[in-house]
Amino acid sequence: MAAENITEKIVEKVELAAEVGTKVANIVGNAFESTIADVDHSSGAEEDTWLSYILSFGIHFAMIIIVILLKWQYDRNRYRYPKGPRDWRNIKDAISFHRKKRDNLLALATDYPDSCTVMTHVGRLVLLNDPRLINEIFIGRADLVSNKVDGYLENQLRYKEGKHIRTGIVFRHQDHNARIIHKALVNHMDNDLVGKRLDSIVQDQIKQTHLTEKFDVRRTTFYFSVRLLARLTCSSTAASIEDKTFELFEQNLYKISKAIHADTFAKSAKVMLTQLTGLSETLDINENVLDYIKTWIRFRRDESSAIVGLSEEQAISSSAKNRDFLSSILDVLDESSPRLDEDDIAACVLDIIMHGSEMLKGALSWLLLYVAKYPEAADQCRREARSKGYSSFNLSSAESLAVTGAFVKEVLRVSPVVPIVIHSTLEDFKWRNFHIQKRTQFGANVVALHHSIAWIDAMNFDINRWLGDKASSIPTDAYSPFGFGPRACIAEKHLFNLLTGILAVLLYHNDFDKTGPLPEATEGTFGLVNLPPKYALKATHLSGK
Ligand code: HEM
Repeated sequence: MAAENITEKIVEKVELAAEVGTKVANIVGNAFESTIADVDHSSGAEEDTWLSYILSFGIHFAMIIIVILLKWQYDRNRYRYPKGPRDWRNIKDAISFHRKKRDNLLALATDYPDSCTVMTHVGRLVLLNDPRLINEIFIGRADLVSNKVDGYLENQLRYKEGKHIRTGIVFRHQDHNARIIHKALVNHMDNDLVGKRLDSIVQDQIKQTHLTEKFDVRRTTFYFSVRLLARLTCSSTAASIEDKTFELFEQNLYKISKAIHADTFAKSAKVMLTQLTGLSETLDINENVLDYIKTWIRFRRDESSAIVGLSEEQAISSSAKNRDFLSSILDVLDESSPRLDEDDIAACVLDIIMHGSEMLKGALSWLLLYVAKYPEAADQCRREARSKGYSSFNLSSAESLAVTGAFVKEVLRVSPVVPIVIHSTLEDFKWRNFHIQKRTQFGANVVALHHSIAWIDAMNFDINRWLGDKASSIPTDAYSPFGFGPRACIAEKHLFNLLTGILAVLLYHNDFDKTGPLPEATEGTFGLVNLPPKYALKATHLSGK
């Protein structure tokens, strides 16, 4: 209590100092302006005038610097963050935080078991290493700490405050529109896809994926995922999937995806430059991609108006056929406020396709890497799929594939696709002994949770920990591959079964072998998304028996 009073007093003093600083700056500035105005220009030499201007400019400049420093000092005293390597003294740690993120996330959790503050190239980050604190912030304070930090398309700065932000899964949850979209997407998954069209769409996509003698795993899983997500989001794309414009759309998404995952110094520097200038290399590509999506939306709207002219029966069957993520968004348009326009809808659609496909690609690339690294465990899964006759995808019966399910869970434990979930604060707020500034980033250290002491032999890849009696000792609060609280993944409930089913079908029909040395699980990009490095596998088609 006493300490708090002292701090309050210090804060008041510094506040006062900042105010005085500003006043002094104004008084001195005014005095100089009047001095210059008093000079008799007609009698003075020209150099005098120049000298006065330079002097005046210099003094104004110095005053601005003083005010900035005072403000800086004021903020430093006013806000309080958890301790951690966040000062200039720790600049080396700050730089290496991003480069060697996996090691650093684990080391920071050991050094600061609760939380710590780290400086990163995109600003200050309060890193939460304890599940209790993660829940406090991501669930308990989700009204204030919910702004998604997903600068991958780097153009959020350009959009108007209060509107749906147009790219990345970044819409603000406290924003009415973000809430209704989230709900509409979850309902659509539960009511229109699961147990209905989802099985045949996924199976169709698996069939269309040709696994050759030697295939690039990241590339193959990327195309599988983008096509699947495009069909789920806008069903009419199925007709255009072979066409040239769709090909260009996919290529553009591939370029953006590559830019997102570049994890170099140059990339970090570009991100900082973008924040200053608003210029970005992905912006034009993004513009093209959004234009393409807008043609789908217009097409869908034309279709809906055509339905008005149909008989009731025809209209019902036509609209049931078109149920997809796009229609679920169009259905809530009348509830939106401010009303979502065509650009907003296109951005939501892009969000779903890009995020869904990036995540699916990441998860499938890791799954296949572990299949090649742990052939015996993979064989167990294959035997299970074959003994249960799981030759084609079915979401609900994937539940019965216990061993394959355990394989999926263990891969996402040791190699979570989202290693650190980052949200930022919408307002200043007090939490525990800290006073946190608006726009501070909070990170839930998922990779540390998944390797915490709550797990037995956490560094070991062991699918058995999820099976039989051992399953009861799983620390469920230390496992979260799909996010936390109200902003968690909309597909969360179904993702384990989706991945289990896809893996089981792939293993049922194929044997996977390495074509050279396999990357280590600790390699790969480790930005917002954790992906294995580029690698290839050989697929051998197995007989149907
Ligand atoms: C293995 C696959 C996936 C993983 C690991 C994953 C992971 C996540 C995570 C961690 C979040 C929370 C992000 C944050 O709070 O900043 C999230 C949000 C989201 N996910 Fe996924 N996801 C996956 C697949 C999908 C798929 C297939 C879809 C679409 C069908 C999807 C749609 C969404 C949406 C719309 C959100 C934003 C929810 C909101 O902000 O209200 N995800 N996902």
